[in-house]
Amino acid sequence: ALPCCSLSFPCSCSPCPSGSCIQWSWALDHERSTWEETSAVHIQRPSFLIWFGPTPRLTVAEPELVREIFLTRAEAFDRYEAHPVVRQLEGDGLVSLHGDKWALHRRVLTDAFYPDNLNRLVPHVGRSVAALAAKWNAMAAAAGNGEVEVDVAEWFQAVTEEAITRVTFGRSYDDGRVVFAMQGRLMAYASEAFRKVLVPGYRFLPTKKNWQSWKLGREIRRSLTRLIARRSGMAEEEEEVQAGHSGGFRDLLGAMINAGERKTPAAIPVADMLEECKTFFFAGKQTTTNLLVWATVLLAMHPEWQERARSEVLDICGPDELPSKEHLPRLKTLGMIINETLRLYPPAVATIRRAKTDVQLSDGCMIPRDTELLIPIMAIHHDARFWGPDAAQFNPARFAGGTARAAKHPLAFIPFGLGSRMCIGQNLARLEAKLTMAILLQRFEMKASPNYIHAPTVLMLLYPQYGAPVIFRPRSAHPAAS
Ligand code: HEM
Repeated sequence: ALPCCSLSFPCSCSPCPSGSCIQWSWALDHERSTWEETSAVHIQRPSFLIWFGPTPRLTVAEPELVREIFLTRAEAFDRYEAHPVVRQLEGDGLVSLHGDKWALHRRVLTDAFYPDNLNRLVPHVGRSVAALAAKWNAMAAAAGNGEVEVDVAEWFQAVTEEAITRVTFGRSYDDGRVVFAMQGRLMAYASEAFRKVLVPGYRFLPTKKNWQSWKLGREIRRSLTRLIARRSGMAEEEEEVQAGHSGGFRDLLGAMINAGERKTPAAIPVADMLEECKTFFFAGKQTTTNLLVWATVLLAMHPEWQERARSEVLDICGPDELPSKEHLPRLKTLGMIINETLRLYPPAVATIRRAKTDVQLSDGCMIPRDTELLIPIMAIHHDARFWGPDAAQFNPARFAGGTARAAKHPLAFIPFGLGSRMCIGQNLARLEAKLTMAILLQRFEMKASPNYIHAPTVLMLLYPQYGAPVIFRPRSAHPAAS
């Protein structure tokens, strides 16, 4: 028998003592929420059905049990098997791999995510944010009132796509860009199929959209195969010269190509490299876009924190210099704001594990083999037992002493998961977020738009359902504004 509440969904108690079930079921009943109801999330029907399918699924909302599952009993649990439509979207890469194959890929790919390597991306990401800022500046100058309203949910896509393309393809950036542009179109088709998941077999029907997506899939495969063949065929010296051109950045494709001994068959076959590229595009682009979106919306809504963050940025980076890799670790207030954004609006609202065997948890609860455990990241992040009575409020100051001391339990903050399967891209996401926000704060004042409707929605990730319009006014002190 499974105990109620911390380990069951839906909870049969009313009201739910852990609060997590209330949150999730509440979300199903309401169309919109007000700004104050920050914990409200709308779960759309298809994702609801996928998540609560025939497999027994329990919700674990207790950090102590989460610690046990992620850290001390990690070997007894595995990442769950995603729905085939989700798999098609996310690729058959690191996120969905298991066992030895996962371990090999994780080992090979981890190197690219060390801070010393990622720091080489700072000038590239900085330039793409500055280009975006220049466009908004021009739009504001053209408008009569000197300000511009943009939907940041759309505009930030360019910044995150550029970053993930550089991380994946490095020196083959231009070819990679073409491949990822096709991947973006393919994902748009696939997410449409995801919405229609209720129609069984829909994705196999020869509809116009399906034909187009099959054709795109073939083109992506062809282009990537050509690109990999070209890179694999490069002499070692030639590779080094090329690496020098890209500032010595170690990219994911290069790491996979060089995983085996040179001149012997690669340890990672081409088909698997293709799947990894797909996975990184999926896992790295929209998650980070959503983080940028929520951080901007929150700063627009909280002018006092915006001002504090801006004065820190101006002190450390100056008014017009692009922030450097040395500046970023010193932007403490911005770091706190990013953590508080990840707490209130974690782009990945939950993660799932599947029990490989029957497992007895330390609180006496027996988890039968094949049970799926849903870790409701968002619900834990909003639980007043760990975060206090202001759990639903935006208060970056709670992170002043670091992430482990922000809540009453050190593991109540898990936006990137935990343990061996923790997000591999978290350093990259944090770097992009800090850099982007710092550049925007240098150049603009941000205001909430009257057109913004606060309606966080889950469609795999946590989105603003009606977009995220924000008003940007170029700062008169900034040279670009004149
Ligand atoms: C704000 C941005 C991001 C958030 C909130 C996020 C969140 C997560 C979460 C919750 C997990 C599951 C962890 C677990 O189950 O323990 C995960 C896994 C993963 N993430 Fe991220 N992620 C972000 C950005 C990125 C980026 C930029 C990349 C790639 C460049 C990336 C690649 C991955 C991969 C490959 C995995 C699977 C790791 C494995 O199973 O070994 N993520 N992420």
